[in-house]
Amino acid sequence: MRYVVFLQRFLETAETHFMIGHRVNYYIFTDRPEAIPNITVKEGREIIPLRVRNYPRWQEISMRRMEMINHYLQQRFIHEVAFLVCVDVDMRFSDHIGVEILSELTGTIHPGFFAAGRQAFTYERRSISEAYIPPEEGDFYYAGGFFGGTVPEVYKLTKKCHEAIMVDKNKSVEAIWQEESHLNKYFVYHKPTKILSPEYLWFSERYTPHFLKKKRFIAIPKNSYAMRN
Ligand SMILES: CC(=O)N[C@H]1[C@@H](OP(=O)(O)OP(=O)(O)OC[C@H]2O[C@@H](n3ccc(=O)[nH]c3=O)[C@H](O)[C@@H]2O)O[C@H](CO)[C@H](O)[C@@H]1O
Ligand SMILES: [Mn+2]
Repeated sequence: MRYVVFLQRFLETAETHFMIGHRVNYYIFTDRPEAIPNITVKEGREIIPLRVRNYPRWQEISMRRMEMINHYLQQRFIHEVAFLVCVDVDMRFSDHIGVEILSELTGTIHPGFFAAGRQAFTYERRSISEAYIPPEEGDFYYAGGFFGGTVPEVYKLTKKCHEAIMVDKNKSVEAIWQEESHLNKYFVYHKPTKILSPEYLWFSERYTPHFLKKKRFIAIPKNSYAMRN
């Protein structure tokens, strides 16, 4: 509900950096379509509000995105687009992001784990959860905030993740990093055909390691407690 405050900057910077020269539909899941800022977008681009229900906990809102995406895939995305790019809204674009990211199935390395070894990945380690990944498996730790692919591939991904989340829910289990944990599980057994570097999802304005030449999409610092409660 409160996250509508991020939309203006998200959309304005996307109009400067995201898929310039291509057709883009911005599908915005919100319980407050009337609060979406009125922004003029370039030709061939469109802002499309999609009403969803609210949930009391931020964790559930974040996780339910798998269900929302899957639902609207069948309802309309399948008729309207070839590729989907699914991202967090508390972000801004700050350098070129174009068709180089498109692939059957695209994942993004989480900026906190690009240099980490497998044992440090924060995969779900409790075997009671559907998101469980055994210690000797997994290639990368992927971010929940940036994935995509063709319509059929994202359909399969979101269906599988949502079903796994519901199985957990029936056991009163919630994976350690919500749908990010389920996404990581999915990618162990359905390898992405393209993996984006942390240039495509960075977490800090200030910190720039020497090897990072560009920051294309950056998280906005937020007071998590105030935003989420
Ligand atoms: C950059 C990145 O990889 N972020 C992931 C990270 O958390 P973050 O700390 O980035 O999570 P977050 O607070 O941004 O929530 C994820 C997203 O859910 C949406 N939202 C959330 C709460 C709300 O009240 N309203 C709303 O619209 C919104 O699009 C938001 O960007 O871990 C989460 C699960 O724990 C998700 O996997 C996020 O994708
Ligand atoms: Mn976020």
